[in-house]
Amino acid sequence: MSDDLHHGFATRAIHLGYDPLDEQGALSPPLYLTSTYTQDSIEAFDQIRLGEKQGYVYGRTRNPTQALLEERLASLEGAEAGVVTASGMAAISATLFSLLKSGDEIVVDQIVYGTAFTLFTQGLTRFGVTAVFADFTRPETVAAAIGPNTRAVYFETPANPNLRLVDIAAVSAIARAKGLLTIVDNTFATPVLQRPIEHGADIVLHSATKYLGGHGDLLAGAVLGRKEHIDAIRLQGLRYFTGATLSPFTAFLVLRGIKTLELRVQRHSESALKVAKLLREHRNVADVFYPGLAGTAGADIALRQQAAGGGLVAFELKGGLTAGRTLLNSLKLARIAVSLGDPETLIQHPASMTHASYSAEDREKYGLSEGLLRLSVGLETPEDILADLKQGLDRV
Ligand SMILES: C/C=C(/N=C/c1c(COP(=O)(O)O)cnc(C)c1O)C(=O)O
Repeated sequence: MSDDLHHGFATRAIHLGYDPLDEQGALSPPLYLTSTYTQDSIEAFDQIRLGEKQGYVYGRTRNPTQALLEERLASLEGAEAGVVTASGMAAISATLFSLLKSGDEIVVDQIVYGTAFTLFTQGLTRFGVTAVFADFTRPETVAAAIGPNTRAVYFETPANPNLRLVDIAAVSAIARAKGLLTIVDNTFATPVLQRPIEHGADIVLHSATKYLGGHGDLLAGAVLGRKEHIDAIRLQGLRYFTGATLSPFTAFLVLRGIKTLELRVQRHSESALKVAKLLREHRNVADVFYPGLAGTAGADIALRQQAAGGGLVAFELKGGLTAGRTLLNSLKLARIAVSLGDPETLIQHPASMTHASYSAEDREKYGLSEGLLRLSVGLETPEDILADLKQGLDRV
């Protein structure tokens, strides 16, 4: 098949960049389990080192199985290039270590994944990089937070864990006007629903652990963007800052995962919308957060930049955390666990689990409610998911 970029999303996710006839007709791409590569002469190594010819030297920075995944993910996100990493946090840290230096500042949305928050508040600070937090749902506060040493802006949309939405076009326009990079973590929406580069972002990050792998059986990350940035992240962030290389076998599993990404995200979204509507109608539910749900904050942004709401739903009960703990312990199908994007429905309490690294003061300051619950709606029969949730809600 010609690598025709005009093919649809699913066709590119399944076929792009690989012709079975180049590999004895093997329909599934080969898995290159090798740590090093040889060439037929020392001059060939010189040519690779000098960039005069493409080639492989050592597995920490490049591998053919990873390369196919990088090409496909770049295409799905509409990016020029990509690099895969051992985890989502590896993608984030390799990116930030490659693009920032001591004395730089980065403006960060106040609601991000808890461990990313820790990297900004406790990790990068050791190396002289300062994170300035702002409320990205109000782009004017982003502009106000930008100073002479700011190099980039960073956010997730929908954000982990309360699914608040950021207007990518508005924020990236502010950043671009000041010569700054816009870095967007697209883990929750996936490129099926939203491609941040189309709205002005420069760099897109993923925890491929989640929807891209899609089966709760691996850890992986990815960075997509312009070749100049991806090369820097590969040859600095991966090669000597973190060494956080994705195993070829895991790259093979993510290649398999993305073949059904479009189908899975559509089903996750359909079921999550049904869950959001059930929650909104239930007498014991105080608030529901779901991108695009009529009447919820940011619904206009969701309609502008997302094709559907995605598989995550966040909500609060009228009985607060006490009721939340009762609910968590009463569900029979949904499992209490961190992570998301699995076939299994997962539920968790951010304040004591994924966002425990936010202090109580920070949670208060940044609007992360103590009673918030986050549900990753799985691929089970929707009626079973709804029945399980209802029996639990009726008890709280
Ligand atoms: C337990 C993990 C959760 N999240 C992770 C995560 C990462 C980090 O991704 P690795 O876990 O390093 O692959 C990056 N970016 C986003 C928006 C994330 O949600 C969780 O929330 O449940």
